[in-house]
Amino acid sequence: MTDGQNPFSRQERVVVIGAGLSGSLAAVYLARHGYLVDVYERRPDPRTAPAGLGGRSINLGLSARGMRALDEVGLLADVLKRSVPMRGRVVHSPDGAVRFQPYGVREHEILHSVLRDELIALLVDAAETSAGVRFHFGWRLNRLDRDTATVEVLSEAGGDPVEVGADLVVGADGIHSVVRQHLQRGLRADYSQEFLEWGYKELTIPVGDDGEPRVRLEALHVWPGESAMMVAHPNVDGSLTCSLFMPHEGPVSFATLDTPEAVLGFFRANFADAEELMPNLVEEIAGHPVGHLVTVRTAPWRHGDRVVLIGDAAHAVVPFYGQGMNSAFEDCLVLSDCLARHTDRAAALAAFEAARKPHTDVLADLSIANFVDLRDRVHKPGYTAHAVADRLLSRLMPDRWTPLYTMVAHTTTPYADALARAKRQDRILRGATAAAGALAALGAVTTIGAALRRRSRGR
Ligand SMILES: Cc1cc2nc3c(=O)[nH]c(=O)nc-3n(C[C@H](O)[C@H](O)[C@H](O)COP(=O)(O)OP(=O)(O)OC[C@H]3O[C@@H](n4cnc5c(N)ncnc54)[C@H](O)[C@@H]3O)c2cc1C
Ligand SMILES: NC(=O)C1=CN([C@@H]2O[C@H](COP(=O)(O)OP(=O)(O)OC[C@H]3O[C@@H](n4cnc5c(N)ncnc54)[C@H](OP(=O)(O)O)[C@@H]3O)[C@@H](O)[C@H]2O)C=CC1
Ligand SMILES: Nc1ccccc1C(=O)C[C@H](N)C(=O)O
Repeated sequence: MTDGQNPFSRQERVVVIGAGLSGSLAAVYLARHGYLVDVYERRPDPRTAPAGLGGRSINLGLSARGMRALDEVGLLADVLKRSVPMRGRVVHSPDGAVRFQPYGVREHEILHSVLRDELIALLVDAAETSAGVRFHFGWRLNRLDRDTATVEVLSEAGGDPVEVGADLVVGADGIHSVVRQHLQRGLRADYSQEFLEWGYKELTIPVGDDGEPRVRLEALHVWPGESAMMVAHPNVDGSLTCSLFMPHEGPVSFATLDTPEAVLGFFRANFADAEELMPNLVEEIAGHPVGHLVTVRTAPWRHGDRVVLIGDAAHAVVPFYGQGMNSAFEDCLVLSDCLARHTDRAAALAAFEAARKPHTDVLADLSIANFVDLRDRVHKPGYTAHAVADRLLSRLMPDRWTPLYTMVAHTTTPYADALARAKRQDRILRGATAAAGALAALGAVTTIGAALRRRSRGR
């Protein structure tokens, strides 16, 4: 954006809480609006801290929405250089069959696997080289005065709290957002937090002894299953990071994987071909934490012209559609557009929430639905037949037919609009299937009738 277009060249100050995925990218966007930006992050600097801090959600699938938001600020090419393309899913069925399901019908309709820490480091670097952006690592938000946009931050190294005044506070502090708590305290705010009964643990498929990947690299591997499922994202070094999903408690659960025999027995029974790919399985199951899977729906996301929430702080979704980060990046782009369109910042923040919330609520539902699909359906004939019909129609009528997965992952069609269109398409497909069935039945009745007539004539 040029200074001529910039409605905020008054050097107003923004405090961003959280230098995760959304906070770091938001800093890049806000600097372009001429704001002075201070980002407070409770964790150490990702560029110097050991990789994988926190031990969870190591790599992520980047798709169209995230790519567009990165491209807008010139960062996409750098990110793609550090990613592995995922052209489809490789489904490892319980019966031993391994099948490839492409993610789209066009060359660009793919996902890109990228390491979370590397991506954040790249974004922090990019933000820091923007004029007016400073990062403060090892500082956590303690309190927020939402009316004055004053924050109180505490150093993780100890010492007294420090007060920092701003014109705007952006809450990019993730699923357990402290900004959100202070923003909504005492208001008639809506808040719901839904935990899945399943959790997840991250495991690895290391590079083979010959230095080559142990499985096809350019894909997301999925081991479906009703009592447990696993996915694996590829890494640039040829290894893959697996997320094992299963119930926290119960007869088949993380609670029962408590001896090496139990772990190996469980893998042999559920993911027969995975055991040999995972030489560190037993140690990793014992040593890695179990993460929770949560959906957060909430409102409001903003307070006057002073505070706004973005990313998981505003709308956390379970990871099964691979859209949490992508929608968080899309937030940065839409917020930036709203700030450019409205000189009154309160109106800009209201427009941002109105533009996003109906769609991220739908994303929450879509993400749970994709959990059920990946767990129970992707390896079954009904699902594959529907996917093949969907792709075929999309090839035949590219302007009039777009599969739901394509709209969600490979376009920036707002999530609720994508779902509404997919429902219309599904009605047509079901109608056509019923008509084809009726025609086939009519044909069968005619054939049977003719046969019966021939038989009664003694032929
Ligand atoms: C297993 C798994 C797989 C996933 N896969 C995908 C995927 O393939 N594609 C996809 O798009 N999304 C995926 N996601 C979702 C994605 O990780 C999140 O949506 C994304 O991290 C949200 O970004 P954020 O910036 O809003 O929050 P975060 O990335 O969580 O960042 C929040 C930051 O705020 C900091 N913070 C928190 N509290 C404070 C405080 N009080 N003071 C200062 N700093 C604070 C935190 O330390 C953190 O750095 C996945 C998630 C999981 C769990
Ligand atoms: N939607 C989903 O299902 C999930 C999404 N994610 C996303 O990925 C991001 C990164 O994941 P990860 O690094 O594992 O971070 P997490 O958010 O899972 O955990 C990091 C820290 O959050 C704090 N925390 C955990 N549970 C609670 C709670 N119930 N209430 C308050 N604070 C809590 C703890 O901090 P302390 O040590 O200070 O207590 C913990 O160390 C998350 O922030 C989230 O945005 C992650 C997991 C699931
Ligand atoms: N990121 C994830 C994390 C965990 C489980 C699935 C994913 C996916 O992205 C699945 C992908 N969208 C798929 O439909 O094949």
